[in-house]
Amino acid sequence: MATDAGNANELDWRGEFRDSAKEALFRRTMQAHDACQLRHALVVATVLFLAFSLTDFSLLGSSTTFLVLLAMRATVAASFLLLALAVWRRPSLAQTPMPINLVCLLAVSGVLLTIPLKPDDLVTSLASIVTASMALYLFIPNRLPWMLASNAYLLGGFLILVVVWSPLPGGVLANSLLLLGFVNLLCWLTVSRIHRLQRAQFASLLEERAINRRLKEEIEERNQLEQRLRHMARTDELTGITNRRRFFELAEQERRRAHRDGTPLSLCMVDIDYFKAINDIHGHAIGDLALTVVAARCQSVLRESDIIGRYGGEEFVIALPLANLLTAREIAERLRQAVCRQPLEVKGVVLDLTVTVGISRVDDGEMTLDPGLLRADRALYAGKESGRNCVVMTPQGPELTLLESVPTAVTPGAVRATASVAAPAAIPAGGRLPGRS
Ligand SMILES: Nc1nc2c(ncn2[C@@H]2O[C@H](COP(=O)(O)OP(=O)(O)OP(=O)(O)O)[C@@H](O)[C@H]2O)c(=O)[nH]1
Repeated sequence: MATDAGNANELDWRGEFRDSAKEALFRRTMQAHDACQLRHALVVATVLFLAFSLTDFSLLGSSTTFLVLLAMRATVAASFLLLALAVWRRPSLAQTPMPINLVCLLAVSGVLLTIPLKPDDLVTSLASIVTASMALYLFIPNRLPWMLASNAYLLGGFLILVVVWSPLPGGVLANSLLLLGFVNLLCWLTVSRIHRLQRAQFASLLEERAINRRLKEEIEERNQLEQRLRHMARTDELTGITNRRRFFELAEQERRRAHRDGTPLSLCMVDIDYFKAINDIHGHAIGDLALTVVAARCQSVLRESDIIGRYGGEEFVIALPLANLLTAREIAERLRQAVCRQPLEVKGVVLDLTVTVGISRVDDGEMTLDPGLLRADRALYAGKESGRNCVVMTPQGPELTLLESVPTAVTPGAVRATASVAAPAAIPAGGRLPGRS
């Protein structure tokens, strides 16, 4: 993969990014580093500049020339310290050309001043020029054009001052210029290489960050997708309640808990009455809506711990943990009433929705839900047979006696026990079909 870092065309002759926004970002990132480097360079330069006063004194004694040199060194050292202090307080100054280059100009002028003041000590002056040149390239964090400009001033100044104040034999002058030229070339190449390496590293860092960001987004997307898929795998798309598979997972857990703790678990099968007629007369869209409304109304009467699922078609199944048949009957009756209490009005159609509910209790010895579901289904069937819109249960176990005392009139809306249900009642001829326009 071709990386930005490996793209040499990204950098200009100064070793800076062609893209100004990227270069600005790089410089901002480097600001603290540059400020620290500049402060250290200025403190070291101050010490060096002042230290040379000792050699000046040993050469010149307390002469006027020494005092002039001392004043120059003190001024330059003071400007160094002032800039170091300013950069310490405002690190952004380390990347502001004006103060840095003014101080460089002053320092270079000071170094050049040593030539006319100590014309006999040309070796030291030459060494100072070389050191100053290297410092301008390597110690002061500056941009390449400014480095070249201050070095041009240093070289040009040296040449003029040597010619005027301390004429040298042609060969010595040529050697000195060659040495200075070589130092300049070497430092220029070194600085260019450092600039390029720093930016290549920065480009890699940016690229790595972008990859990490993309990776994070991808992980986030995958997590969301996984959550959506998990939700879809557990939920009935139309009604939003638990689907059949998930219902059985949860209800089976409850069955095991009930078995372990010896607590009751009841099951309800809920079936919408005359649902085929709703579909046939008003269309599937309204049928779907009726399904959704019935599911929501059923859910509204249940507790958090109850589990409702879509069993298939227009049939729902409910598991009621900790509910014996008596409690289940109360809940189912509440549910039946919640469904039929209010007609469903949609697009000018008024639908009377009713459900028939079959109830059973899971027996202690039953190791699956199937027998209980079968009994609830049978109870439901009996309810349908006996006129619909009712709650029917299969009495069993200790509740049998209690249930037998429940009134068993075969009228829609009543609660019945299958034990007492008469022969299946036929749907009244021209019977009450849901829906009136
Ligand atoms: N709109 C819609 N209809 C469905 C869906 N699933 C099943 N059905 C329909 O539900 C109807 C069930 O009809 P039946 O089983 O005959 O029962 P019914 O008309 O409700 O009669 P009873 O249950 O005896 O009162 C069928 O017409 C199915 O096509 C569904 O997701 N959406």
